[in-house]
Formats: sequence, C-alpha cells, structure tokens
Amino acid sequence: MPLKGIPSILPPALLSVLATMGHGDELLIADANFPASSQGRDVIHMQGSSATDVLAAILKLLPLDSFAEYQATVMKQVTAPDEDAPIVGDFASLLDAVYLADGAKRPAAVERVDRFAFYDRAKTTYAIVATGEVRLYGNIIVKKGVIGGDGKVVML
Ligand SMILES: C[C@@H]1O[C@@H](O)[C@@H](O)[C@H](O)[C@@H]1O
Repeated sequence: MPLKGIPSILPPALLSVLATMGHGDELLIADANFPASSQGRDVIHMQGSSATDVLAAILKLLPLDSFAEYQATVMKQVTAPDEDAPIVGDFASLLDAVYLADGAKRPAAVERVDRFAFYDRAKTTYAIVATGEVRLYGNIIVKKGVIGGDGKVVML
C-alpha cells in the first residue's frame, strides 16, 4: 500500500533491504538480461519497471557513499569497452542530481568494470533488483553511505 514520501513503485521487500543495508553495502539494479538469480544473492523482482525508474526511486531513500572512491559501478560494453553504453549517461544524471543536492562538492564517481568482473562484484552485493530494463548494459551497483544525527547525508 502507498506510503507518504515513499515512491510507490518500490515493493515492501526492497524497502526492507534498503533499511537493513549498512555503510558500504552495495545494491545491484540489474537489467532484464542480467543473470540475477544465479549470483547467489537475494533477488527482488521488478520486471514492470525500467532500471532508471528503479534507480531514481531508490535514490530518493538511499544515501550514496562519500567515503568511497566510487559511488557506483557499471558494466563495460563487451564490444566497445572504452565507450559507455547509452544508458550510463542516464544513470550518471540521476546519481549527480541527488549527490550534488545532498551537498557533494563533485559529481558522483562511476567505476567501469568488465562484464565478468561485474558478475564477481554482483556476488558480493547485499541484494539484486531484477528490473525489466531492455536497454543493454542497464546494470548499476550503488554503494550506501551514511546519514548523520542531523538527518543529512554525510559528505566528506
Ligand atoms: C553482455 C551483457 O550481458 C549481461 O550481463 C546483460 O545484463 C547486459 O545487458 C549485456 O547484455
């Protein structure tokens, strides 16, 4: 059922995951082709939503980690490893908007890793959200930060 201030696309199981994650824990938002169920992590299914809509909703609740070198990680394209997939620009815009609004002095830093290194990272995430994203390489790992006693995201 809807809640005040909580994006209505987020299912209860995902709200529980976001709330139980701690500083430095990572959440993977995966596209429709990603092998989500074979990574050994809990999977929350959101086939009705795009990865960008899920990321935008999650970023209304989840602080990004300013203590880390990278706030997020994406997958390099197999056939063009030096060129971002088109969806990466959309991910970056969403990250930057919230990170700067939360007081960051610079845009969010996004790490790029090869496909199989990304699968290895997936195996250490807290949980995976399997979306219905049809754009290839629509996968992003976000790292949870810290909220201070004043209720604000802690920015180093
Ligand atoms: C080659 C890549 O393989 C999977 O991991 C998919 O999630 C990506 O979209 C891409 O197709």
